[in-house]
Order: sequence, then structure tokens, then C-alpha cells
Amino acid sequence: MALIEVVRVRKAYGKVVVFNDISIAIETGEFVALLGPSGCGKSTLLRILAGLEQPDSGEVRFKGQPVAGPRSEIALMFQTPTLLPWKTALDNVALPLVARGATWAEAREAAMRYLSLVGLSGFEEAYPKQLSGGMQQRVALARALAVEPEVLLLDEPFSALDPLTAESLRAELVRIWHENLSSVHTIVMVTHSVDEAVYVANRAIVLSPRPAKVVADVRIELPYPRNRRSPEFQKYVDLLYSYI
Ligand SMILES: Nc1ncnc2c1ncn2[C@@H]1O[C@H](COP(=O)(O)OP(=O)(O)OP(=O)(O)O)[C@@H](O)[C@H]1O
Repeated sequence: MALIEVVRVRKAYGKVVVFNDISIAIETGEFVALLGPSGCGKSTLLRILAGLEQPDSGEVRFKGQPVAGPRSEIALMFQTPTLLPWKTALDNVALPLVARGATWAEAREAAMRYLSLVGLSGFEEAYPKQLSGGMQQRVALARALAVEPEVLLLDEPFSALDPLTAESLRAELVRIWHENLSSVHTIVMVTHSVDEAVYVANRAIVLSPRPAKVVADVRIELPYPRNRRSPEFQKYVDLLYSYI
């Protein structure tokens, strides 16, 4: 049994058929990059995996159980950080823990650890507007990790950042996942960038235009951290481009 199973899912918005009949199985430990043309349904698939939307038919299962709504084992992070501007970095990370029953003292202690993990020690008391875009996205990552999910779903998490900031966050995310520094063992990330997919993922799934089907499912067997200048890296980039 796979960790996450998308089984014969159909999803339409009025006449727009996003998925007619799509099936995907994701195993524990995978870092899946989801690629495909604009508007093909990548974000829709992520929302369905997160339990934020239901398929019209077919099913999504997590550990064999139907995903009927959002669940604590699956966290979702977006392109922009969506922090509460009137809360400090620390309290932005702590708040979801309090909402789940932790005391403020426990929640703040955990939030300190996760802010440190994403490289923000010393910025606990800063408000979002005092932080750069990249730092705000780090807070959002700490907030997603702090609830200790097993699965992290990421919708173009670095595309709103400048290239250098995006690159350092990408490397951090890979390190946290690959070195098992958090509870997250499985990641599904939507991206427009083939290069990003080959840099982070150990599996790339390429979707076709709507109604989206899986046109390629490629294991990326390169050691971490990855070297963009290696010929093997370029081979995977070329292979994925051939499907897009
Ligand atoms: N809530 C909604 N109501 C109506 N149509 C929607 C809704 N959400 C998505 N769609 C439509 O479904 C299709 C797939 O959208 P989605 O955002 O999943 O694609 P995407 O592959 O993530 O696109 P992009 O790469 O441009 O971000 C699009 O045609 C979009 O307009």
C-alpha cells in the first residue's frame, strides 16, 4: 500500500475538466516534483491531496483511508507566506500548535526550535513586515514543519523569491528532508521549473494539458546535494524537457 493513493480521480469546474481519470501513488520517503503546462491542474491536484477539495469521482487515500478533509499529517505551503502581520515570527509559528491544544509555553518552545531549523534564530520577535520575503517564507516553512506533519505539500514555494534567496531556501528544504531533521519524510512540490525539479526531487511527475494525464514519471537517481554542473544533472533536465 502506497502512502498516498490518487485513484481514478475526476475533477471538473463547470465545463473545465481538469482531471478525467488520473491515478498516482506516492510512497513514503519520496520527494515528488509535479510539473506540467500552466493551467493543467497541478494546484488543483495539490488541494485534492490536502483534502481541501473533493474529487467529483474517484478517491484519494492516505495510508489506505479516504481523505475526506484536511488532516494533521498533511501540511500545505503556498507561494506566498500568508503570515499574520500583527503576530511575531515566533507567535506565527506557535499559533497553530496552540490551536491544536498545546500551551503557549510549549508552543513557543517548539516554535523556537523550528525557527532555528530554518535559520531564523534571533528573529523570533520580529514582525513579518520587518522580515524580507525569503525570511517570511522561512517562517511559513517553520510553521508548516512545527505541527509535525508526515507529508508536506508545496505549491511553487520559491517562485515569488529572488533567485539567490530561492536557491538558499531550496537547499535548506532538501537538507531538512534528506537528513530527516523534521517529521516530514514525504514531499510533493508543484513547480514550473525543470531545473528546480531535478535539484530537489527524487521523482518527477509530468502532467499533460487538461484533462491532465501523467505523461512521464521519472526517478531522479542523483546523490544529494545535487550538482547542477554535472552531466548527469543535465541529462535529467533534458529528459524532463522532452516531455513538456
Ligand atoms: N476554484 C476554481 N473554480 C473554477 N475553476 C478553477 C478553480 N480552480 C482551478 N480552476 C481551473 O482549473 C484549471 C487548473 O487550474 P490549476 O490552478 O490547478 O492549474 P495549475 O497547473 O496549477 O496552473 P499554473 O501552473 O498556472 O499555476 C484552470 O483552468 C483553472 O482556471
